[in-house]
Amino acid sequence: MSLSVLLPAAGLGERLGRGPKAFLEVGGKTLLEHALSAFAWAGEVLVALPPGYPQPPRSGVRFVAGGPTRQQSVWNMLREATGDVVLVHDVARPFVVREAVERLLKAVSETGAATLAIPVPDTLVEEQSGSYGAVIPRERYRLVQTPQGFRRELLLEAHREAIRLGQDYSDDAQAVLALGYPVALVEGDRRMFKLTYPEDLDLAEGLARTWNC
Ligand SMILES: Nc1ccn([C@@H]2O[C@H](COP(=O)(O)OP(=O)(O)OP(=O)(O)O)[C@@H](O)[C@H]2O)c(=O)n1
Ligand SMILES: C[C@](O)(CO)[C@H](O)COP(=O)(O)O
Repeated sequence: MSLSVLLPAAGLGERLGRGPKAFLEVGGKTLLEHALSAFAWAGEVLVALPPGYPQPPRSGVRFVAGGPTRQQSVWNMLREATGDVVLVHDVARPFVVREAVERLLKAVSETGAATLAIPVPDTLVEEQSGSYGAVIPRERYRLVQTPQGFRRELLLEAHREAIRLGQDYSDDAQAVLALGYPVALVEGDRRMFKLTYPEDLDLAEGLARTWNC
């Protein structure tokens, strides 16, 4: 089973406010470098970058232009991918636990579609006009992470259908689910969090000091 790893890295990092996160340094390496190191073992790696940004020369890595949305960036890479299976991983998640990726790959080999996800660790409440609203039964909910993995033909069909319907999903699993195809949930890892807000930088710098996965 051949594998392509797709690394969407073309976001502009507006919520964090320090420019494209792919080029942000944590622990002395850019988030892009963290991702390329984490998947250095993979046969084929594609990266979607914001247009006009430097493409660090790296053997075995192909760079494509990102799009205006994450889904479009993934589509731009997916069309170039050749693997039987594709893993899609946010470069905004620099810490990749190999055991979690192996769990995901096993699930993809068995089901054709899977994503990492973690339980909700806090009380989950609906916000109502700035006040504490209904409590959501968190036991039934998960926080979705990446990588997500799919048979390439399935993800191609899902993206084509999303384009046809004019749908823009925040992750690839939703596009596959929209085809009526189930997506397995696989135990992720809280350390694989997505840098999204400024305070996430402190968390990432702290984790980087002891990171050896
Ligand atoms: N047009 C886009 C938007 C996002 N991404 C990538 O998708 C992942 C998750 O997106 P997010 O965390 O939202 O990154 P940004 O879009 O940069 O963040 P923001 O929404 O705060 O601008 C990131 O690795 C980001 O680089 C992408 O490749 N192309
Ligand atoms: C793909 C993702 O990381 C799964 O949780 C998430 O949907 C990305 O959302 P963002 O708003 O593009 O960061």
